[in-house]
Amino acid sequence: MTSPATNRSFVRLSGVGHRYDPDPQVPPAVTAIDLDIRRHEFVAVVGPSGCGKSTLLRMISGLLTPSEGEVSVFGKQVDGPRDDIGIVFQKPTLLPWLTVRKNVLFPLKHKFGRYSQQDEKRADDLLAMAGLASFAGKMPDELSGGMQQRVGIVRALLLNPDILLMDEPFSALDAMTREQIGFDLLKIWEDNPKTVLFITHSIAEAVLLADRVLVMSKRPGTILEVLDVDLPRPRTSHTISEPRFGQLTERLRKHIYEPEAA
Ligand SMILES: Nc1ncnc2c1ncn2[C@@H]1O[C@H](COP(=O)(O)OP(=O)(O)OP(=O)(O)O)[C@@H](O)[C@H]1O
Repeated sequence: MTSPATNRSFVRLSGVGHRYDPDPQVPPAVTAIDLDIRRHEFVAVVGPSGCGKSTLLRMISGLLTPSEGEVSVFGKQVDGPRDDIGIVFQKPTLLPWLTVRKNVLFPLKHKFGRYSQQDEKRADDLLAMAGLASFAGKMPDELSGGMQQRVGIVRALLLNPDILLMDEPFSALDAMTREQIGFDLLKIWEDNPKTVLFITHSIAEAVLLADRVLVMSKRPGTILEVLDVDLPRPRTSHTISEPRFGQLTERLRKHIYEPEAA
């Protein structure tokens, strides 16, 4: 039975776990995850490689069925891929033979076989919001890596999903582009509120972007710590030089590298 959703629990995970290998000698990838995510909350997930971050994201997306527990979105159990969830991966995988605008519209074309003038306008509005207005008619290989990733984010937003799941979306980018695109994402999120789950290997990125940061343990992955990020918004490049930013990243570092001492 799924408990009723409140504003505090837009996405709810109750006792969620997954094992890829049915052999009971092999530990599950993820186990005993209890989590409530509020509507329009920005939650980041950090943890060692292989701790099950992507597995967690795939269970929320409905692409993977948990082998224990239950995931629900707004009080309804997730039992398959949902239309109200947008996903952004590490690489945007744009179709090289389509313009930027057509790439953004591609999910609609794929799903319904067509799109309307209104959809084209929405694509152009979102591209403008992402600073890509003059690139709508260009081909993907005319764009930098950071621009291509922004196109991937715009494409995920086109169907106006309630939830945006992001799996290490900026890890292929250089440090400067990565910081800038983080601020671009925050601007898009502030103008267009979504519930965001954002996986990253960067502690600083997690603190800079999120309302809360989940720290996962090594396999079997479970939640070790939930850190509230009490930094004011809007976050800017000045946020990084605030003492509180340093305290929070330090605390997360301790949890990840010396979990016993934290
Ligand atoms: N399809 C699969 N079949 C079998 N095992 C898998 C499968 N996908 C992931 N695993 C295993 O489950 C564990 C968790 O993987 P997952 O990709 O979720 O971790 P992650 O924290 O996202 O890793 P990384 O930070 O390296 O991307 C790992 O031990 C991985 O080898």
